[in-house]
Amino acid sequence: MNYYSLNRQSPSVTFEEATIRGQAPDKGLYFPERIPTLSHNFIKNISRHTKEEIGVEVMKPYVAGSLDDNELERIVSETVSFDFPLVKINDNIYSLELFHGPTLAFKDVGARFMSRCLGFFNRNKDQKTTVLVATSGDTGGAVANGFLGVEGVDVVILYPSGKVSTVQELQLTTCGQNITALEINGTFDDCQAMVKQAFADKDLNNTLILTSANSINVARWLPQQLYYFFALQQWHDNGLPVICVPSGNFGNICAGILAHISGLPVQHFIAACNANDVVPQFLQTGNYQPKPSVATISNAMDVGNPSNFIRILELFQHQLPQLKEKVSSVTVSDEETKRILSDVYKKYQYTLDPHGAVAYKALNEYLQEHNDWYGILLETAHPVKFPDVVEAVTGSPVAVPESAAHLLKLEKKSIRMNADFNDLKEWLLNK
Ligand SMILES: Cc1ncc(COP(=O)(O)O)c(C=O)c1O
Ligand SMILES: N[C@@H](CCOP(=O)(O)O)C(=O)O
Repeated sequence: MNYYSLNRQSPSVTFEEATIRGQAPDKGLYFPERIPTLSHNFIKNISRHTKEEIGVEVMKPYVAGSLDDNELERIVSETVSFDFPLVKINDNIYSLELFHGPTLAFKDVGARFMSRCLGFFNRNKDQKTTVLVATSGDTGGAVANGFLGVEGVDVVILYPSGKVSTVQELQLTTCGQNITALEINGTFDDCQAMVKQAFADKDLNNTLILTSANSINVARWLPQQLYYFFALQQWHDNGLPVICVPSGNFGNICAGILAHISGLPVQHFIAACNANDVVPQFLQTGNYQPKPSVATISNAMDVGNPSNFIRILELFQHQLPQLKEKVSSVTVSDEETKRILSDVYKKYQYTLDPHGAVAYKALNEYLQEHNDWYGILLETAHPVKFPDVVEAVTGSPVAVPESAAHLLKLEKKSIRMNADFNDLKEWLLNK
């Protein structure tokens, strides 16, 4: 499979090259030149397949020419080696729990897949690759964990100071070895802009091999399709599901839509946003207006200029009516998020995290207008990552999983930096 740049000013590349580059030289995002179709039989019999078989079947066309079957099988089985349960919350809403991986967030799937691909592609290279990543909370921890100790790769994580939770910060600042955390005096958008500028900088690219582990990188983005198929495996007799995805950078929902175009049966997608409402506004007005992000209690979605929305437009060939038929998007305030967290806990004894609560609110409202439909929300992070909000709202302590308990004893190590690209450049050139 080859990948073209959405800016259409750079040549098409293989999966391997797209993974190594992260972003095309013309600053466009890479996009698959063809969307594979899964067979009707495969979809119909999906519950008879293992997660590993599904992973290989879905990913095989995307990596063709870059990974052989054995390598892909190894990478997929290491990527999906934890549970993805679909849990019933009430009569018509189910939660696809994506927080059973090592860093308790959905990012583990993409980060583990990409780290193993890059490790494989780098196996005979003399020069190290530097992976740059911007995080508003969860990507950083997942990438740190996924890439820890990977030969030939240094990881540099930029995160907004004071705007991530304690567990998120410890996950990305305590690994050591080949992982460095830069604590930026600014927002997630500043971090993302600095990283994107680095990919376009000649001096840096003449000196270092740079790539991204954000969802702009196809090896991080594409495997995020897999858990949509794992949801289908566990979905019985309720008609086509409405799928609601808490959205910030829009990589997750974009992967779901890609899966749908390949054959995953879905009634409708909802992109649930917090106060950062660029996409809900766009779907209402047709005017795409990125704006500075605002801080909310669902911090990992505090994104003012979502990188992947351009890929969603491409999937619908930039046809707004078709897009609006399949995808809607709503904004949910912090007050509503807290109210839903509390209501769901009291009524159904289910503890949502703030991102899942944003999705619950959007899905519940949508289903009230379509009352014979059923829905799945993607529970994208474990509530223990946001104890301040969750415990204050529910009045109950969140049980701490072992992977978070040990973190709380570790000491954060970060390098403070202003949100200035020149500071980042100088640091990278001298590191
Ligand atoms: C917990 C959580 N929910 C939702 C999102 C938003 O996902 P995306 O950026 O793919 O839209 C993120 C961050 O990516 C996250 O960490
Ligand atoms: N919400 C993300 C922001 C970056 O998203 P990505 O999927 O593009 O890496 C985070 O948790 O860091």
